[in-house]
Amino acid sequence: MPAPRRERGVGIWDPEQGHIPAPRDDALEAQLFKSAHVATGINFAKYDDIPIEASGNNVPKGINAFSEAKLDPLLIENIELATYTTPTPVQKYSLPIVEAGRDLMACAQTGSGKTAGFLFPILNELFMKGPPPNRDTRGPACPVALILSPTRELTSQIYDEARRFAYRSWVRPVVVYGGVPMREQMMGVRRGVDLMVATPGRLLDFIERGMVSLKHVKYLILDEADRMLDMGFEPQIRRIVEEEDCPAQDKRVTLMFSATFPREIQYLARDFLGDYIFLSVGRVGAASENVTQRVIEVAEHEKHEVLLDILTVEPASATNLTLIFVETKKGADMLAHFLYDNNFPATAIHGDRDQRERERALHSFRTARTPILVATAVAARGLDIANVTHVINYDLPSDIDDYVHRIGRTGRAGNTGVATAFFDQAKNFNVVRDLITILRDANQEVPDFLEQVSRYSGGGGRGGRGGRGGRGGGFSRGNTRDFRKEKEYNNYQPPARDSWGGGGQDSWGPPPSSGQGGYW
Ligand SMILES: Nc1ncnc2c1ncn2[C@@H]1O[C@H](COP(=O)(O)OP(=O)(O)OP(=O)(O)O)[C@@H](O)[C@H]1O
Repeated sequence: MPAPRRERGVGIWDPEQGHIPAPRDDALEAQLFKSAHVATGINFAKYDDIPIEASGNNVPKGINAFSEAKLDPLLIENIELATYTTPTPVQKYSLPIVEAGRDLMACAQTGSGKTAGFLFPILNELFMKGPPPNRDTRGPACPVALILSPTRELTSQIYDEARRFAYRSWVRPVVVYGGVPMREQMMGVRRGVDLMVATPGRLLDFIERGMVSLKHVKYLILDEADRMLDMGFEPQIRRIVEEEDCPAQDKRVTLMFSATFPREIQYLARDFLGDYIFLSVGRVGAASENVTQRVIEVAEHEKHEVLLDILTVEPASATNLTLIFVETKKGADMLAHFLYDNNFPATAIHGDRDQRERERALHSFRTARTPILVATAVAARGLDIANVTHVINYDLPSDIDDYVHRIGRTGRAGNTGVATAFFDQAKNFNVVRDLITILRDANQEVPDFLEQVSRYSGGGGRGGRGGRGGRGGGFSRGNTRDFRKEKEYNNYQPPARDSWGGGGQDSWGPPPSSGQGGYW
């Protein structure tokens, strides 16, 4: 029997015996699973009422319980350690879809378990099938699974999840993202990579230095795919997928995940995915019903005062973290100082703070040392922080998808939350129609003043303006539909690359086409 790898919690794959898990390690287990985000169960059952559309050829049947999937015993143990008892809707389908070797485009609400939705099936396949037999342990690291994600924080969060569920297995997850020196990440990469979680720019750095090769990638996952396009990552993603040594589309399984899917992402899917299955859970781009949405009319000059009132009546605490979104980096710092001066412990996170400061701010918020976090849109997507019970849109975003992602930082995994939006007529009339649609779709109350603004503004919505910064229109909100069914699908010509930006920063830089340029 080969000597087990010495690294704690990492098992081995033996060509004859198969998977040999590492022994349990109490200290490591406590560290990996301590942050288990336990669903209260209040609204978890509600997920069962959400309409699911799975379209495409020969869609595999969804499962209802983890026990119905053919799961590796080690994965089952790790799922139990994470205290997950029931698969979320997206997991119910992603497991059998990946098992059948099919490509998938999945759109499911914020906080509904999309990360495990792709991690479970790929880890399961890897646990059961082992590494590619011809893999050379010398030379560049050759991941078998590659997960691309837009921001550093999201990337490291996915990595943490991967470490949890890969615990004791032969699969070694490694994370690389920009904004920090490469040295430490290089050491991790040199020790070998089976599953790589990366932001696109930093991954290309590693490929260019000859330290990573994609030739053995069997599973390619694009998380928050639409956001990656918004951030101008399309050229990098195309280079990674089409121009480096990544296996061709029919030699790999490709999965795309997001809570919102604008039209152009579905065209990108046409290039990257084979005969894929389109899975939508709930309405595409809709907000979670687990979040109670309140919209109040507040003019710019009243915002400070109203905010203090709200925080006094509904104070933030260790079990009630409050996340406040503002538009600009400067605004974030100013508001955090203002709150601090008024005895509300707050910190700020935005793209001008260096990576260490951002990590410190997030840590301070997560651990409730400062139970209020003021953030720009950088914190809008994917971040999964337990106990965020209130999201305040101090400044409303101009893109309604951003609103959906922002409020999705609460009401996660079947828990409930509240989202308060300050609606400033002078500035926000352009989102009024989309906002009303989002409220109605999630069965929320639509305040009278909003209806009135909508009647008088005569616009302010995707329908009226073509959506997403004029990039060719958003996905038809409210329809759970596979875009391949639309007539224009076959005739579509994507806009010229330049008009999509193409900056591709490995950071939280401005989304070139979001209309908020220079602010983040
Ligand atoms: N089957 C499950 N049972 C209980 N909790 C779960 C289950 N699946 C995921 N979770 C938990 O739900 C939370 C949200 O999951 P996740 O971050 O994957 O959501 P998401 O759909 O990716 O959200 P977003 O769109 O905001 O990125 C996490 O804390 C995760 O641990």
